Amino acid sequence: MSRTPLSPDALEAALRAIGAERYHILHPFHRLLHDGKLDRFQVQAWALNRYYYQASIPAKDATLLARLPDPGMRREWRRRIEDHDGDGSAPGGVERWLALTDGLGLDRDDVTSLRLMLPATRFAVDAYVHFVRDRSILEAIASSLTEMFSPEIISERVAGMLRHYDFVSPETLAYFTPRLTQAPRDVDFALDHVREHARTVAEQQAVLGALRFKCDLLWAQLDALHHAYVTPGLPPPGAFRRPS
Ligand SMILES: O=C(O)c1cc(C(=O)O)c2c(n1)C(=O)C(=O)c1cc(C(=O)O)[nH]c1-2
Repeated sequence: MSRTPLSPDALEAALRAIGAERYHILHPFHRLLHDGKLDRFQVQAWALNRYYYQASIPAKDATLLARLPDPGMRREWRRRIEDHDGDGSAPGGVERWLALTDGLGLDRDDVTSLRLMLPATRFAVDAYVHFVRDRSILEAIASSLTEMFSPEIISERVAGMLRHYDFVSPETLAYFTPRLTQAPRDVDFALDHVREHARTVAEQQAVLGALRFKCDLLWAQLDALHHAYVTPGLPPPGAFRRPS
């Protein structure tokens, strides 16, 4: 381990290199999803499982909000919760995700009850919420930085799915449109914070570790989907199954 801290620019470059190596845009399941290689049932399995990630994001943000020391930071982080939960006048991200699962023909209760979700989805998503609860504020903020890479995957996903799947419409995928502006805005704050506050070698190693951890938990969710619904195609007991 180097004993000299990185400059803010070098730290940012090291964070971006982690994304280039291990962000879930590279996962084989996403390649199949975006290239039109999955059938409707497999796309449903993806959307049903990812609902838990979407539904847990405001809980993880609320956990962090409670720990933030000053009003400016809390105001910034509070906006993320509104993005996902809505403000009562316009639907938030969780509601828009349910519009996506509706559009794919999933039953709402099957989705929101979580009873058909893969166990590995629960373990991975809960690990994120617990990480943000238990680690330093700096690590918690750094773990959100996968959003540096999400506009690229979202653009690729929306274009690919609209091109390849006749059961998907622009309305079904409307969840993703606001994310293209929300994610960069969230990243501006989180990246500035990390660049400014990760000063020592130990702090910099911690934020790099936090981003690797986050990439890993996104990857693990797709590993589980691939194992259950692509090859070998073995959904665990009780999980969402292809209608016979
Ligand atoms: O579509 C995607 O691949 C993707 C990835 C990520 C991410 O990188 O964590 C998020 C989202 N979408 C997303 O929609 C979202 O609201 C979100 C919040 C967060 C976070 O860590 O706080 N990541 C993501």
